[in-house]
Amino acid sequence: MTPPLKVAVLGARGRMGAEAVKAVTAAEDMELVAALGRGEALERVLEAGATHLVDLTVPASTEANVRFAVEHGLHAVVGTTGWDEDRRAALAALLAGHPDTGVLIAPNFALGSVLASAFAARAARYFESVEIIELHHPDKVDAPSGTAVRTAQLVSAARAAAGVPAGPDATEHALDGARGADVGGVRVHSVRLRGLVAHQEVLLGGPGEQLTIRHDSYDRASFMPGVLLGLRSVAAHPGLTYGLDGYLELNA
Ligand SMILES: NC(=O)c1ccc[n+]([C@@H]2O[C@H](COP(=O)([O-])OP(=O)(O)OC[C@H]3O[C@@H](n4cnc5c(N)ncnc54)[C@H](O)[C@@H]3O)[C@@H](O)[C@H]2O)c1
Ligand SMILES: O=C(O)C1=N[C@H](C(=O)O)CCC1
Repeated sequence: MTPPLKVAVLGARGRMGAEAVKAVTAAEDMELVAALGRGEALERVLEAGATHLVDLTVPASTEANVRFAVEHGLHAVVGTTGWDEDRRAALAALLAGHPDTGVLIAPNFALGSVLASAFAARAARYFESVEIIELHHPDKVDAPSGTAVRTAQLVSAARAAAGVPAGPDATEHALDGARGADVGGVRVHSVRLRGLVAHQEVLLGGPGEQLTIRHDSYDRASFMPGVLLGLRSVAAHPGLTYGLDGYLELNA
């Protein structure tokens, strides 16, 4: 029988981390060997014999945590936001010196969200205008969401590859922020509202029609199949994978 994956969860007392602790504990092919909160020494992960690390912390901590994992030969599955292009490039350079180690950075672990972003990218070349509205709980510390940034990047790349220009916009007078953030030429609008968990709409507009691609996470349980899939797959994918779509055959 294959021995269970030895998993450490960082951010274990947070909203996502607590859910991940439950999911890993319930998985028959995994053993939770460490569950660390803020201020607890990372060395405990090594003492516990972890082979896999899940990072669900905060943008300020995640880079150091993941670098520690890679430097000690642990595979890492990362859901924390804040992994911009510079951080990902630095991590990829570190991984080049650790060719057997895998890291997955997944802006969103919900399979429906990953599909929604992929569908939006496929549709984007056919519409004049594309804008994104992301809606989250008001305790979220970053905006726009990592998912919205990733979706905008996919949409932007698909439009560029198809030679589609940025959408028309005659705005000459606007209050700061009224048109949202510009992510690769795609406008992203962030809503923070009590009662929400994680939601996103991609609005695609053409003459006389609109296509809306919406995904809703009503519960953090929605993210757990993706976390477990990441843990089961990461060792077979050395180097850096950005987006859970890297482990899925979306074009099959
Ligand atoms: N990829 C996804 O599918 C997905 C889904 C939900 C949330 N997220 C992201 O995951 C992150 C966590 O979200 P959350 O809602 O659970 O936040 P949260 O604030 O509830 O939890 C973060 C926890 O990490 C702890 N922490 C901070 N630094 C730490 C460190 N160095 N070591 C260990 N613990 C540390 C904090 O004390 C806190 O308990 C955010 O960046 C969020 O955007 C990603
Ligand atoms: O609740 C959060 O925080 C979430 N963060 C991720 C993001 O920024 O996209 C994923 C969705 C939930």
